[in-house]
Amino acid sequence: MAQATRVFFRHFSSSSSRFGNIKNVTIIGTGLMGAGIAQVAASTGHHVVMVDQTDDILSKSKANIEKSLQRVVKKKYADNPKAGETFIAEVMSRLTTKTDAAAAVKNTDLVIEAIVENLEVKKKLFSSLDKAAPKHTIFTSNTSSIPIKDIAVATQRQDRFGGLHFFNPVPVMKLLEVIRIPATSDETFNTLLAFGKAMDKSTVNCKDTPGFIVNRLLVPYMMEAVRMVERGEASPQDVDTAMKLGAGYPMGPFELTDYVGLDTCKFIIDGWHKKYPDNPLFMPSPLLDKLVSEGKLGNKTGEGFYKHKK
Ligand SMILES: CCCCCCCCCCCCC[C@H](O)CC(=O)SCCNC(=O)CCNC(=O)[C@H](O)C(C)(C)COP(=O)(O)OP(=O)(O)OC[C@H]1O[C@@H](n2cnc3c(N)ncnc32)[C@H](O)[C@@H]1OP(=O)(O)O
Ligand SMILES: NC(=O)c1ccc[n+]([C@@H]2O[C@H](COP(=O)([O-])OP(=O)(O)OC[C@H]3O[C@@H](n4cnc5c(N)ncnc54)[C@H](O)[C@@H]3O)[C@@H](O)[C@H]2O)c1
Repeated sequence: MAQATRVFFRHFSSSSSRFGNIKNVTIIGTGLMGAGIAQVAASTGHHVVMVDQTDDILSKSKANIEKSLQRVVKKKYADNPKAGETFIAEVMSRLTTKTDAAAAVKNTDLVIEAIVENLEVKKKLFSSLDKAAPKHTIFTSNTSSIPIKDIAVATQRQDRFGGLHFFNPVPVMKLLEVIRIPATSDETFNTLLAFGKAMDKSTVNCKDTPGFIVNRLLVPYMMEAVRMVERGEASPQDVDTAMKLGAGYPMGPFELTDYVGLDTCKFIIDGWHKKYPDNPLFMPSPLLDKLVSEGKLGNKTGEGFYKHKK
């Protein structure tokens, strides 16, 4: 067989995901991020299985996706509402739900994990998925702050492991950080970059360094904002106004913390403080801790630094 024919044959006779052609995606954890990722994956033609702990959570996540799609369609199909309705129906038909994660990954090319920001919980999940998923399946985490390699050690497929860090709200934010660990194969990394493009995101290549690119810069900025308030130097409202009107940010740091979720922010900062106890940038915030202990987790609970309509 001539060399060119051999290359062609190898390329097109392989299983679907081997050369960047991700078709079936399983998203585990369908809260704020998982639902957004599922929406965009299904909108870009992927078949998506959404996994969460209960059917009730999954129903709410699907309802949130439908609401978000209405917002997308309102603008995209302003001149043709009928086509917009068809688009929503098609996207929703590509979404299925399951509560059994091991069963959900049986026929998947890519797993994207978006569960709670806790290393032990993530490792336990991936360890069980590793036994259930086909050999070719690539595993990824959407973690904000946990080293990808610390999660990947729970599996026997570190060459098929990476990070896909999406931004909130996923349907609007254009960036996707694609993270590789030393063990990630070139083939896996290239497949993840191609998947990012297929999701219509702009990708940046990241090493497995704390906070990757965005959060390495964002977290110290946000922590200094809360310390200014704790020192009595400014109110949250004035800090937010200042950063929006003076620095051109779409949200101030306190609005953004409410939007991200105070529990997630606390997981991030506590994790980094534990790992780097001498770094003053990552010292816990008494004000953040107090609000979380009162159940004030931001937009999702109706109150955080601000009160919100639920
Ligand atoms: C201070 C305390 C410190 C505590 C400790 C901190 C620890 C560290 C925390 C770090 C957290 C990291 C988390 C994570 O890992 C990384 C992130 O994701 S960081 C978050 C990144 N996101 C942002 O920065 C968002 C900034 N905000 C915005 O861009 C905008 O405000 C907005 C959210 C897009 C909303 O825009 P607005 O103009 O305000 O409002 P609109 O309602 O008009 O929306 C504009 C436009 O967007 C469409 N849209 C909005 N949301 C959705 C959605 N969910 N689905 C679909 N479409 C949506 C909307 O329809 C509008 O569209 P248009 O009409 O313009 O076509
Ligand atoms: N909130 C953000 O702005 C943001 C942005 C980027 C990345 N992240 C990261 O994404 C991940 C999820 O964050 P989120 O804000 O979507 O959280 P969230 O609390 O909104 O959602 C988490 C979901 O995971 C589910 N879950 C928890 N354990 C599970 C398990 N073992 N199996 C199946 N489902 C499980 C929960 O029921 C919940 O629905 C975290 O790692 C976080 O750091 C968050």
